[in-house]
Amino acid sequence: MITVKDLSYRVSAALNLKRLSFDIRPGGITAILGPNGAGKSTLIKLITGVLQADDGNIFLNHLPLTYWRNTDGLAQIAAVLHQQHTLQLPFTVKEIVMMGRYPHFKTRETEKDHRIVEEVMQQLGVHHLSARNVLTLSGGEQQRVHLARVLAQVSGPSSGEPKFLFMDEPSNNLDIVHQHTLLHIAGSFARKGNCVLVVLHDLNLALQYADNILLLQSGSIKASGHPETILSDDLLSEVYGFPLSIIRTPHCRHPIILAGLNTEHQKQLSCNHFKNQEQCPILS
Ligand SMILES: Nc1ncnc2c1ncn2[C@@H]1O[C@H](COP(=O)(O)OP(=O)(O)OP(=O)(O)O)[C@@H](O)[C@H]1O
Repeated sequence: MITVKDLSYRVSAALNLKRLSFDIRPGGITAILGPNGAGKSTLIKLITGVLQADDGNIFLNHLPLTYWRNTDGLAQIAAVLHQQHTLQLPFTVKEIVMMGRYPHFKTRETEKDHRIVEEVMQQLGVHHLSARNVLTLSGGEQQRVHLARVLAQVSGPSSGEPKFLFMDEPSNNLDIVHQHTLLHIAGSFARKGNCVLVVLHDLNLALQYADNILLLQSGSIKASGHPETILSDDLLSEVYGFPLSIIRTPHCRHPIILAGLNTEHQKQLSCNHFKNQEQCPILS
């Protein structure tokens, strides 16, 4: 459980995060959405203790972040994937993924650590690269290695308390298959009773996988809740400053967001497969 109460942080003269309050319950994926510069990464950095708030409180599993800062325990239950990977040294893929296990052993990795590392490398499709120098990998392959590292960190038996996975634009550089694989893995992790907080730019991925949305605009929460309940054409178009339309088709369990076209035209496009357009549920 993550509880944020009246969180304030002055980023610059141009941007303040002002008295943000919200809860993130375990069991689902919460996606932070919003345009460039809205404050999404800043919010993740505040919740993970990289930045210190000017005011307000953050609680992880009902304990204040200041408590967690003074213990070694946080790294055993929380992992963070930042937007940029600062580690630019010629480690092998397996060595990088094993770094996720460092908080869990004292001097030497155990059989369990090796097993977890092997498992997550399989899940993220980087097992065949395990002996490769990470700096020789493509952008998407490197991203998958770092995703495997953070998953390795939060894998393993649970104490019963929720664990936390924070990811800032994890789908960067990933092809479409790996984007969906990643969010599928994140969803499974969340459904085991854990919290996943993820910054996403792809609104369609958010609609498909997020159980909860925090929509940020200029440092404020413009809307929060279940995506299908809170998102509308008008809200998205206003927040992003671009015409965006939410389209529902009978072929898809979740709505689809289309950008830049006239709304009526977009609806028409999605109904074209009906011989008799009056049958189209969108136009009716
Ligand atoms: N240390 C800093 N000094 C000055 N401005 C900053 C600093 N850190 C962030 N900013 C500014 O604050 C704003 C919010 O940054 P942040 O990285 O949180 O945005 P974001 O919503 O994650 O954006 P993006 O979608 O582009 O990743 C940006 O305009 C950024 O330039």
